[in-house]
Amino acid sequence: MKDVVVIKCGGSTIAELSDEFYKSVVKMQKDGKHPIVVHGGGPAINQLLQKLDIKSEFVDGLRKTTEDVLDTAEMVLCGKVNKQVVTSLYQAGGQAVGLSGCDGQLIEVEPVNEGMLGYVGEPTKVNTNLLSSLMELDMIPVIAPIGINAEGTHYNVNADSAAAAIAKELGAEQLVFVTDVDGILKDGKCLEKVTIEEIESYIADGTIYGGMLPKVRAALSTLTGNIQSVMIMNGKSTNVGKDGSVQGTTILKSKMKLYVS
Ligand SMILES: Nc1ncnc2c1ncn2[C@@H]1O[C@H](COP(=O)(O)OP(=O)(O)O)[C@@H](O)[C@H]1O
Ligand SMILES: CC(=O)N[C@@H](CCC(=O)OP(=O)(O)O)C(=O)O
Repeated sequence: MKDVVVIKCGGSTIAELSDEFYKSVVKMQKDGKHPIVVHGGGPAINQLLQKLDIKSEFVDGLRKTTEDVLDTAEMVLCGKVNKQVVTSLYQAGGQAVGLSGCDGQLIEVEPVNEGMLGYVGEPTKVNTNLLSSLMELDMIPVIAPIGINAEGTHYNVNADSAAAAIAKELGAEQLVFVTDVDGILKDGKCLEKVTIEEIESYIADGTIYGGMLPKVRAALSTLTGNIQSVMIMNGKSTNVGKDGSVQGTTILKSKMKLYVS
């Protein structure tokens, strides 16, 4: 779908996103784009897990999810963070509707590796009709990354992969990851543009690790469709999208695109 911009707001930065940030999302819609916000909430989940004395650990940026961890993640993501984002967009002058991937089978999933990660799901199908209908009503969909399988079991989904699946299935124009760093850093400097090939070498040599791994893997998985480039930017920027003032890392399909885009 033309003009769709999927904006993934990382849990690392969500509490610090400014009014200007939300206003820029609403402005984007008033300028004729269709923004969709997918949010994370890793640090908020950690806080509640700690309070409840429930242990959890990450493997390659994915949280091992037992039943207790799933319940906690779902409470935080769907009950708290999702409604905060909806309210912030409303206060910025927009109309937003909060959903999880379980509502209307928005994000159908299959387990990534049940033995190793428990209830962690990978999106297999997205209810694009539901999103299109909301966007036709000028609503901004705000999506929490909890998925559902054919039997109705809920799964914890990494928010980066949820955003990528939505962007890919809708044929979005742009996918933007908003996080707590300026972009992909190498030797302390933010890389302005990187190609798929370069990313693979940065994963192999350890330049890219931890929470950046699901982000770049999600980015790479989308670069097969409509999307020509994916952006990673800092939540401290007050603008999202292709605006020239936005700083960050742009991930491009290949070196060729450096010269034609
Ligand atoms: N090469 C890299 N450049 C920038 N950040 C990186 C890199 N490799 C790993 N990271 C880590 O990835 C983090 C962002 O991922 P994450 O904490 O999951 O954020 P979010 O909640 O926004 O998804 C950064 O804060 C940083 O610690
Ligand atoms: C499976 C998995 O790792 N799920 C994530 C979901 C939230 C998320 O992705 O939040 P961030 O944007 O802050 O990373 C988690 O439990 O933390």
